[in-house]
Amino acid sequence: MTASPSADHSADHSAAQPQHGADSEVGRLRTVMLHRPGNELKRLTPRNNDRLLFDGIPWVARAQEEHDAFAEALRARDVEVLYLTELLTETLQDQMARNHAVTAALSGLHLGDTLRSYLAGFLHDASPDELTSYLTAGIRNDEVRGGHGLVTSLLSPYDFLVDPLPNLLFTRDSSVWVRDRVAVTSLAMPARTRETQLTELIYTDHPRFRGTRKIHGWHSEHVEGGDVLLLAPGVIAVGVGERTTPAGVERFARQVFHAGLARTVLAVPITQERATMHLDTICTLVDVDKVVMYPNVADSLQAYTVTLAEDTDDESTLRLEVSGAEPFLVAAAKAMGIDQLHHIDTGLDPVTAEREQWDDGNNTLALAPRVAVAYERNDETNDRLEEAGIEVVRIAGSELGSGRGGPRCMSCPIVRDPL
Ligand SMILES: NC(=[NH2+])NCCC[C@H](N)C(=O)O
Repeated sequence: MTASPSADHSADHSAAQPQHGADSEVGRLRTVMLHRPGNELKRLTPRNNDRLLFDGIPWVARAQEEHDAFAEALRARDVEVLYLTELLTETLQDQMARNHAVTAALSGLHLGDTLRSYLAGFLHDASPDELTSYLTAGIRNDEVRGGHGLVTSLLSPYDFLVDPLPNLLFTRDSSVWVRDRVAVTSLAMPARTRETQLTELIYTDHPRFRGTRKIHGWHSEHVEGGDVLLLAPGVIAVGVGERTTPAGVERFARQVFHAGLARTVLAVPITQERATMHLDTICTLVDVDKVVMYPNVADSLQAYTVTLAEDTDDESTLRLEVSGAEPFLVAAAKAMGIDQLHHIDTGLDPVTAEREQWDDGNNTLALAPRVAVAYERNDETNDRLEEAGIEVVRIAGSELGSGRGGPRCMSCPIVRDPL
């Protein structure tokens, strides 16, 4: 079954914004959403960094410099850079959006009625700018002046009433555009679940995105953007491991088939561990038919090919066809309709490969076919990419990398030229 726009079953066509969207990993990048690291990173301590998914305590000022240089490198190539917090502040000008934001942020069961109602008043009185900062950097118990009662007394002064979101830096994970739709994802780790409240709000209420049709959503089975690779128009690979669940990829496949956004989804099992938390930590596209891949898994990575066997009106009753597992590169080439998906052999010995994978050497952001942003520290991987004819835009990431994410993780493409 071939995907076609006519398979689109959603109601509202009038307000769609066809200028937003992406159908590949490598079409010329026009607009991207980033998050400049801010005060949320200052919340990290040796006691909470594991829970908050950072492997160290970043030097925040330096992380900001590195991030500014990243944004500048993109702008220098005519990429429009949008900042998540600016979009959020603009969104929060709207009263309904503010109400949603406040209610969602205070929905946790750790607050209790007294504190919740105090914080609701406090957040409602905040300016859009201040509210953005509370929603991203969180609120600690010792920072509230009112609402004192049983809960505030029993919590430690350093407990968070609203958790900080240090992983907002990785805008890749909390939303992903598939053609002209945006999938608000469903994040698996408790430290990150609130991020999608913010992306959902932006895509629903920001004037620039109003009318954008959405798929998936934070209430659905877990799928994270770092696991989603748009291999070619109509062909999507989804990693299944520590974050995206088997049920998550099934839900995602149903939705993209139902909306006519893809004809093939490859479900790619990846090792469930920190170093490979997303598919894009081991494999990214640098050209229409070339990937850079962690050599230690290149030969063993498998994929299940999922297609639509029978269409129905109801997404949940579509019949899916699932092939047996095949080598990933073989299944991908078949689905993409090309002879071979070339794997740039970085030729690294297993130990160097492991070191550079940990530092996100395989996590490149393509700006166009054969042009990719990469962390400068991964010299050996970058040299091999250049030998293979890829222009590598090197950026510093000594501090940015402490959260385990590279250029691809730190960017959410909103507009790419169609391939
Ligand atoms: N797309 C990615 N690889 N994102 C990296 C996310 C890193 C983040 N600290 C986490 O553990 O969730």
